[in-house]
Amino acid sequence: MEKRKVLPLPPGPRPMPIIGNIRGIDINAPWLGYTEWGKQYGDIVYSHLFGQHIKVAIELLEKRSYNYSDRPDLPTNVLLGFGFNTILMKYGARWRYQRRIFHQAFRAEASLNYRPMQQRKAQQLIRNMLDTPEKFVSHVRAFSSSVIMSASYDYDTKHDDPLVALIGMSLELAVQELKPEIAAVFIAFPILLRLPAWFPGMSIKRKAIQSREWVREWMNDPFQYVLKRTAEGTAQSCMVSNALRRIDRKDTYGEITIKECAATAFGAASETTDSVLQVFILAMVLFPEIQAKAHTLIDSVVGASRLPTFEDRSSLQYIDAILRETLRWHPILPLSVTHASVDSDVYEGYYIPKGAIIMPNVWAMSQNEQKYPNPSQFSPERFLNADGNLNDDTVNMAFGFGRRICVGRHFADASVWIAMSGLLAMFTFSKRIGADGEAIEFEPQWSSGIATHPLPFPCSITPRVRKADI
Ligand code: HEM
Repeated sequence: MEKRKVLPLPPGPRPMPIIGNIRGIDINAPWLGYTEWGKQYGDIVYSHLFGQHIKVAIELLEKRSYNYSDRPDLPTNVLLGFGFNTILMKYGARWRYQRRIFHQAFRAEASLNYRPMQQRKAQQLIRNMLDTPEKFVSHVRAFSSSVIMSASYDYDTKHDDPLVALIGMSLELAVQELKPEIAAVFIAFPILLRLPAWFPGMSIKRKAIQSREWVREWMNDPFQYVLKRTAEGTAQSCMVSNALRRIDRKDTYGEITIKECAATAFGAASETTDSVLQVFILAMVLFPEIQAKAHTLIDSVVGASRLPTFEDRSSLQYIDAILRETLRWHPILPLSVTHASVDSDVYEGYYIPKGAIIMPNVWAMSQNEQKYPNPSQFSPERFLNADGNLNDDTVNMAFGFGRRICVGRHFADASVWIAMSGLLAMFTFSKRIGADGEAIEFEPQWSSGIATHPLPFPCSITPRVRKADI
């Protein structure tokens, strides 16, 4: 409080009574409004939202990570049954334990073990695309789910897997309801949490009953599958079986924590991987000249008789540049995941209150014209040096910051790369031709929520003349 007496809060828009700055913000794409504030007030913008402090800054998240690795209170999180989730968990011992289990399974070195599986799943994706290209959205989704189900539980998902469908429904609901703006209403007016589910305007409570039921099911069923296989002696290496092997058999807290991590992993991995690949396909349709370059490169390095493998990666740097540009061009988590300050702090002469919510505006960072000229253009060349090798910009911001940085990023990077390179080797993605013989023009539309992906768009996927053995 003493610091607060002499130091100003960072600059920002003037709040209205009670509702704060919510009026300036489009709830479906809040990052756009925050980006405008950034242009007006500078790199750090302080705003008020229903009594919640929102700050925009990344330096704090990286350099003072010890103080900025908490998460905001999200009463809607527990309400919807997601209190177990590593991503939204408050900084502390429970989070640290979960993070360690994740780290053991998905650190850079451990992630190499999943490569044969990722390669197999990418081949399956390509076979599915060859059979029914018009169902490309569901094939990409199936790929993204199946890699993480294998890595977490050694569970081979089936076509239209009911478990995956259940998790998908549950996460879709959560993504819609876990917006910080909705949570802010409940924080400002906690009395709302006590209203019954039938009360007008309390649809979130009705959805929460369903959500908790779904979460219980998808948390337990695949975990029981691993326990059963362990008892039978048929369990293969995966995050759950390996972690179970490391704990005492009577350690029920350890067992619950492993279960929570595996359940988190699906939610964290499937939607993100899927969305990145959807953005990639959209970009290939809209920027055919980039795709043509990738085709030429793959043909010259890999030839037409096989698919790219991880061993080819260093010779296919342009594909990596496409991957980075996909993460930059349209970040799937435009406001990343919010952090919170553990304690009050002073930054560049500004006072930052304890518990301030830090919302890193990844959208603004990725569309920064100084760093990325003509940002709406999809240009992988931004990530290449004059000699054609990759530069140092790894677009790390897409995976978050400091101690909360995405713990699955090495695994994610490999899943996305092997899928992208295989799809480019085998297919041409283009605008669909209409009845008049002309390409159907369209303006990309995006889903709203904390994570965003392209809404369905007309697309034609044609196999290239290749004899790859898949
Ligand atoms: C392209 C795909 C992915 C993207 C873009 C992505 C992005 C992110 C971002 C932005 C965060 C928040 C970081 C922060 O708070 O600063 C995060 C957290 C997390 N991600 Fe990912 N992620 C991806 C894939 C994965 C995968 C495959 C896994 C699991 C294998 C995973 C597991 C996690 C977990 C557990 C957290 C929470 C970390 C914590 O709060 O300590 N993610 N991810």
